[in-house]
Amino acid sequence: MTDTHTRRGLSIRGAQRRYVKETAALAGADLDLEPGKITALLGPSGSGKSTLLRAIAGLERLDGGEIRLGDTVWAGPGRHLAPERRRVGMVFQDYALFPHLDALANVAFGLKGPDAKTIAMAQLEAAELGHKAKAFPHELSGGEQQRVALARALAPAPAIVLLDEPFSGLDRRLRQELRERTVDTLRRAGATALMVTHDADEAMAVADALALMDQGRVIQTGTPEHVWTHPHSVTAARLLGDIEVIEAFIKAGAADTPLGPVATPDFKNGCTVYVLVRPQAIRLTMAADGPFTVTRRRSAGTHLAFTIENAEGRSFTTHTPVPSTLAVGDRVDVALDEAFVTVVGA
Ligand SMILES: Nc1ncnc2c1ncn2[C@@H]1O[C@H](COP(=O)(O)OP(=O)(O)OP(=O)(O)O)[C@@H](O)[C@H]1O
Repeated sequence: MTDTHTRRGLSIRGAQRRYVKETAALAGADLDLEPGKITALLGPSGSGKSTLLRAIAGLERLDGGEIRLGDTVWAGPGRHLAPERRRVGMVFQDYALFPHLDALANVAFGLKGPDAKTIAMAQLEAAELGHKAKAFPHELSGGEQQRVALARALAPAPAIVLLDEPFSGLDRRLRQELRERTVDTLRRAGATALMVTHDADEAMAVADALALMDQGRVIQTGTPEHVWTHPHSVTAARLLGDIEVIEAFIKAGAADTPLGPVATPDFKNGCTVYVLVRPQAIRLTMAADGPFTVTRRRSAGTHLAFTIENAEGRSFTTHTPVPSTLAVGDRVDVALDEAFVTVVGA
């Protein structure tokens, strides 16, 4: 299938969409999808993720901006390419299978020509569902329905595959299994994919690239590692998991924080900044005269979560690898691993 995929990237510039006058669902969104890569789109509820997917698919008209695949303009001033001409495969949250068609007919639905059934069967077999070809959606489990939906999306060798929360509604174990299987299928197909998720861990686990969305704009893109360790803003940092936000004043080239000074070469003395500290950044060592006291110790599977508090009542949560001998009441010193610390303008 890889050969038939269009190896061109999708480019979105300044996409705007306003359903009602007062608020823009898309307020000038920019995004590039690299060919053959999986991009996860993460953002709070109402930030415009589904609208962006629908605009790419052509189900929503843009009020401004442009969407193009390579040199072909899909949407732009005076142009709106019909959805069926965009070669987009979609997998929705509810799978949207046709209830009156069996699995094979569902996968063959968008295919034309004499080979339709053969291609559809090959997709079903790739999904290890060849034996369920004659089953109707109500005879399939949730996970199987999702796999049929993915097979249907991939069957016409689409230029772009869009997945809107494809694993919600499944339990944790199945979700993880299906996630791995989906990523594997997309990679084998060489698909260029954009996957909406609410789940930061899921986004980081599946994606080659992350796109963070807020208030109708893409606020940051990059590899999961880079975005996680170098968020551009407090909003971006919070979208990817727990973070301490410390407002701090810069003096002598460093932000003065309760966890110690943090070098700030990009900011001038006298500025106020936000120092963003992941819980993994805070290293604890037992010290009888240390400035913090452990007030809580909680096991979180792969790590221990300690809450520490100083004399001013300022508390922080840390993630410490297991095992640790620290206990509630112990006095500790802190050091910061700057790999997990970012400074952004306030
Ligand atoms: N058909 C519609 N008519 C009016 N407003 C809409 C319509 N669809 C979406 N909106 C509004 O547009 C904004 C963006 O919605 P969208 O569904 O794109 O967000 P989302 O990021 O996908 O949210 P969620 O994560 O909750 O699915 C929201 O404020 C929403 O209320």
